[in-house]
Amino acid sequence: MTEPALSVVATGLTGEFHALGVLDWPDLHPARHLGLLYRERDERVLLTVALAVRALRAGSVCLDLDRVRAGLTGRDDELVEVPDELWPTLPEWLDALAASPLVALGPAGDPARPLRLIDHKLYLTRYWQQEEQVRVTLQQRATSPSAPPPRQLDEWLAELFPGADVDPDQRRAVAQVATEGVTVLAGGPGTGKTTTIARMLALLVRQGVRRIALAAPTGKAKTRLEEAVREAARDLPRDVAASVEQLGASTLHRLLGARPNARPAFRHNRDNPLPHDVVIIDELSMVSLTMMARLTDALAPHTRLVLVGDPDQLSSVDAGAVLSDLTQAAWLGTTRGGPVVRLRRNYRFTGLLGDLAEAIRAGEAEQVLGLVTAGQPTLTLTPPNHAHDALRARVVTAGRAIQAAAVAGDAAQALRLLDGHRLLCAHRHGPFGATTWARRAEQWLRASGAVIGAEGEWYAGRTVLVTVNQPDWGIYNGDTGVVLTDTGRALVHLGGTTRPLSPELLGPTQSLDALTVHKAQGSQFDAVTLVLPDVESPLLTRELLYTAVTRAREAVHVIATPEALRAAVQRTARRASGLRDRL
Ligand SMILES: Nc1ncnc2c1ncn2[C@@H]1O[C@H](COP(=O)(O)OP(=O)(O)OP(=O)(O)O)[C@@H](O)[C@H]1O
Repeated sequence: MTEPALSVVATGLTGEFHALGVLDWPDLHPARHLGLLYRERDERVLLTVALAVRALRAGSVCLDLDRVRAGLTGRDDELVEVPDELWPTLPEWLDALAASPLVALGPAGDPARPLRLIDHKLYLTRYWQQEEQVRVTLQQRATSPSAPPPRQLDEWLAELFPGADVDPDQRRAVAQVATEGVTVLAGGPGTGKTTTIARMLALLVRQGVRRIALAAPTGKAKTRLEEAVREAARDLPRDVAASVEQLGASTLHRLLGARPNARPAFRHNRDNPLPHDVVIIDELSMVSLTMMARLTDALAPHTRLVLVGDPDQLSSVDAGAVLSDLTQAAWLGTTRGGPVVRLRRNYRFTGLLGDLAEAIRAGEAEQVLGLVTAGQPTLTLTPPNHAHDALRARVVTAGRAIQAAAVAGDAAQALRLLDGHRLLCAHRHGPFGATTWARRAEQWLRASGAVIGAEGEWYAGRTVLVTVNQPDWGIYNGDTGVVLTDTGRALVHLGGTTRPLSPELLGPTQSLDALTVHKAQGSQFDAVTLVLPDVESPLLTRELLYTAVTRAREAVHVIATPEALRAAVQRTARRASGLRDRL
């Protein structure tokens, strides 16, 4: 493919990085544009702009000049060695940036300039402002004096945490919500985050707080939160349980009043803050810095904020690693030890799966390998060259059971079976990618005698993943379902909704035959098979492995070489940001 108009840009230093595959056109365009606008010709500055844009596309909020050389990858995600002579030395680089009309220096630098250098980190100004918005809001809340505790606090806590075996961290988190402007509740799956949210809600009801918002970043996570809170409410004292059960959740976009194609893009902002007394956000690991900035911008000074999630999971698709940053920050200036409460005890996984998740989290590669090669049927490791034999039977059994239930017109059973087994991949494309494995799974099913319709056909048993939000229909990106044809026409039954829908309403969908780990975030399955890429792949990280493994309730099957599995445990996906260091 020729890109004539752009060949002009790819000269000099940026051209060299482009030739190596490190910089792509979406990185070079803004660099060239800003260079022309500000009459900046210094190649080192233009390179920095392009690298900063590239860093953003990879999830980092800024470009960390101290670490920029490590782990650079090319267009096919392969590691690229950039020759030393192409890199400016750090002092020379900092001097060039300091002299550039594009760059504001330090927190007080000219806000009109498009880039900002903070220590050795280079930001696009917009992201610097977002990071500051989040930092200042959270720091103010964490350092302002606590509200006086309600007189009956101990009594209420004793009612919500009866018995001798009380989880002290859960109790502390609930108590904190009664008096603090911000609480961060962090814990892995099964550590009781939802249980704790339900108890927080009960305490707030006792306190007479009425305006409570419960939200999650995706439609799927919102539905799950609503269901989980309703279930956890059953264990609450009867008179508060009813109020807690009635609380609906919304997506974060809906809470903030997203208005497509309008200005401002969100109805709630500093000029029109949210009317709530308490705002609780679940699955915070999936929230990008930009959304977090919008949320903090829309908080009234009196609104208490509760942020909940698992900081060891993969971060948001867009730039930022907000929850991970919040849990690693020192929370300077706080006298009460900061707002973070970590839940450590696991109430759901007490067996091998719990051990595996913990070993991954702790970075214990040999222990992880030991667990998956100990001969347990629920934890296995299969080398890629034997993947077909191992996986085929699992895919065919699960797929045929779903189809049998769908053909028999049993939607409830088909939906239950949908979450029986999920094939997860790190990559979207290529030999280790979800699209490749989805095609393979479909071939296996067809060869087994399952009736798979032609491309685009809505046949009974076809599985569906919704990929766009349609709040008016109650349909959200990430919803899953299955097609039934027993009424004489194809209808899609989605989990969590009662009414089957015509396929045309769903917008673009994909099959559930294989998904990326990112797409499976926020869901759980009985068994997970995880296809890991080569040891070289930059997507092979501890966060990815942990997220995939913690999707499983009963069994995890990994398809990888021992070297790739070891590398995944040892490599952490650290995103550059300043939030962690400046809080
Ligand atoms: N303090 C506790 N004592 C006994 N059981 C508990 C306690 N806390 C939670 N549980 C139980 O542990 C299980 C997991 O709890 P919960 O769903 O709240 O965890 P979670 O962190 O929200 O998990 P996930 O992130 O997977 O949704 C539930 O069955 C819950 O009833």
